[in-house]
Amino acid sequence: MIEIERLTKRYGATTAVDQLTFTVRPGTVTGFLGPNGAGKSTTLRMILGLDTPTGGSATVAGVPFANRPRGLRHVGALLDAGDVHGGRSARAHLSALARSNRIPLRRVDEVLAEVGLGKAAGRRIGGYSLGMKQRLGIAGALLGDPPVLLFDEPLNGLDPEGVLWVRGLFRRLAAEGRTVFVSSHMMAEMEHTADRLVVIGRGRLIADESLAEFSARNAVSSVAVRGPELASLAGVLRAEGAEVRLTEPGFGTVTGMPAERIGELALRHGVVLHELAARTSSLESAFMSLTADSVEYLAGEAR
Ligand SMILES: Nc1ncnc2c1ncn2[C@@H]1O[C@H](COP(=O)(O)OP(=O)(O)OP(=O)(O)O)[C@@H](O)[C@H]1O
Repeated sequence: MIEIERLTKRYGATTAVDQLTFTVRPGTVTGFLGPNGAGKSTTLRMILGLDTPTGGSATVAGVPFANRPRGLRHVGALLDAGDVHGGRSARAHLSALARSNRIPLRRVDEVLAEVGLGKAAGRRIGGYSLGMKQRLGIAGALLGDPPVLLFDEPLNGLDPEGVLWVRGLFRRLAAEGRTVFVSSHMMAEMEHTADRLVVIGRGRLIADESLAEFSARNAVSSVAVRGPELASLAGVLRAEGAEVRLTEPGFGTVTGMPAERIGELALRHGVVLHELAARTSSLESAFMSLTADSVEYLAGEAR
């Protein structure tokens, strides 16, 4: 279990992480979401003892991670897949990690096979694609068979097959009772990867709940209607409590009433409809509007 308690990190005038409090539990995949610059990497670095908090605490199984000798047996992490010695082979890289953490060397070939790098194990990492480097980073995280795993943007650079593989791997690790904490700046990635979400913006907590709770609270349902007589239909629907927006001639959006009811009312009042389509806003757009205030750089806008 990872416990974050009023965790704060300031760099000069910038508050990268601001009084964050949340818990990451075992047995689930927890997504750590926020726009660029929200403070995700800084939080992960503090969990790993690579950055010192300005205030508050981050503990793993009740202990600050920095106090643990042979850390890879307790927490496995992929922070920056590019941060490896390009001149070494994957096998040499993992063997060095295994030796310094007193992990049996047979684990090296086990994890290389597990991430699909068995055949490339002897090649220089410098010649690896970004996706292969991600796989190697994941192998490093798995090396010590740890109960807690942290991944910073692990889906970057992976092809669709790689993304599916990572999702399956995370599910399996969680099903084995491990704590799996995965950062991303894209809801679309986490929607199919995580069971729970911790959402932050400008270093502050915005949401901490299951994916189902997040979508129930944030996904807005509406019905698109198209037809030549929408103005008269709008009056009928509004009288029944719906909200209607006529966006352009012949097009409208209705909220607060299901498509079935709209169809029935249109029939009863003899209104011709050319289209009636239920729509659920994507979780991505819910995430974007939730974090809009905390986006550091908005294209085309001076802030
Ligand atoms: N070493 C540092 N010195 C100064 N400012 C820093 C440092 N590290 C991070 N920051 C600032 O802290 C804030 C949070 O950065 P962080 O990298 O943790 O965000 P992030 O959510 O991981 O973003 P991204 O998705 O872009 O990696 C940003 O404003 C960043 O510029």
